Amino acid sequence: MNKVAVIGSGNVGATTVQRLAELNIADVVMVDIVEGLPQGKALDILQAAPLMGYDVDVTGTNDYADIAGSDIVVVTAGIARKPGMDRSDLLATNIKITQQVCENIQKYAPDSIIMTVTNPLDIITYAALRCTQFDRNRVFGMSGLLDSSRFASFIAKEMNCSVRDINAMVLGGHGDSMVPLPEYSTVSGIPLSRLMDGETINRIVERTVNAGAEIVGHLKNGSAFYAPSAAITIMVEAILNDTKKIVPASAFLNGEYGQHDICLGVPVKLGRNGVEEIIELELTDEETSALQKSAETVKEGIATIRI
Ligand SMILES: NC(=O)c1ccc[n+]([C@@H]2O[C@H](COP(=O)([O-])OP(=O)(O)OC[C@H]3O[C@@H](n4cnc5c(N)ncnc54)[C@H](O)[C@@H]3O)[C@@H](O)[C@H]2O)c1
Ligand SMILES: O=C(O)C[C@H](O)C(=O)O
Repeated sequence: MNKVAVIGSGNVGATTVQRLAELNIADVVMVDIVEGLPQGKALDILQAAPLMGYDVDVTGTNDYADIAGSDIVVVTAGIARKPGMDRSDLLATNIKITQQVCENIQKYAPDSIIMTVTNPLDIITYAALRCTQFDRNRVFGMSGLLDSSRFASFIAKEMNCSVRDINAMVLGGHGDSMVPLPEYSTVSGIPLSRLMDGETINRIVERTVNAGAEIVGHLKNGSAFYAPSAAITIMVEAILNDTKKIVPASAFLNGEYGQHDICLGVPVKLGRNGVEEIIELELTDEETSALQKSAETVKEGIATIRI
């Protein structure tokens, strides 16, 4: 049986565990530093198994030794932002947590694939890579798939059409500088630019960039977790089932897109070995300069961390 460890049993972590259990593809262990929290939530999810029809094992623990043998470790441990905060405001706290988490992954699950979720996503992914010294195919971050799903959901609302017909693509850092790509976003294969005017596209792009903050503004005391956990689950499934699915994710770049020594959102092919390929898209000058700007913002953050 496959095994997935989810670090952090807060909103994103616990919802991810529920979604993974319902997918019935791996035993899941949930880890948190708060005593009783992962144990209680895991038991609750396990007791839904007879109703929902899954028969994987779901456990909760405060002991990192229990992640041993995990194929994938999903890292959601860390604080979430509140209204008025940027994701980058979380860096000082979350970098320390990430370091502790990564030391434990290195110790107990040295052969695993790490999917980071904790914000600020691209800097945390870079830190996880440096801290574990794993090969770059085994450490990447979830963000672009979430941002693309948001973009797709807004396109569907605007067009009054099925979300199933939409393929949307968002690259760059998971922050205000993210780069939604209308030219690579289609409805039944038709580029967005043939279906709506520039003003409408700009409005949807703007809403996509601010989608995380829009939810934080409503919730007041935390950030999104239903769509994030859905994106994590799709990516875990792609790896465990070796589907070679192409999704945007934060990957370490070694010359791709003209970028070096950075984790940034780009299209990747996911399979049993993690990031099996980075897909280089042909971009317009405008898109290239937006991606460059986004990379500079991420690099500024990376320059402030000590790992
Ligand atoms: N990448 C994305 O697209 C994306 C999407 C949503 C949320 N996030 C980020 O994910 C993180 C978690 O969000 P959330 O809503 O689940 O927060 P949350 O506060 O609900 O849960 C975080 C959990 O992490 C735990 N934790 C803290 N330190 C730990 C450690 N050393 N080991 C294990 N567990 C530890 C906390 O006890 C808490 O239960 C935040 O940083 C948030 O910004 C990222
Ligand atoms: O917005 C946040 O802080 C959480 C997450 O990055 C999101 O996009 O929902």
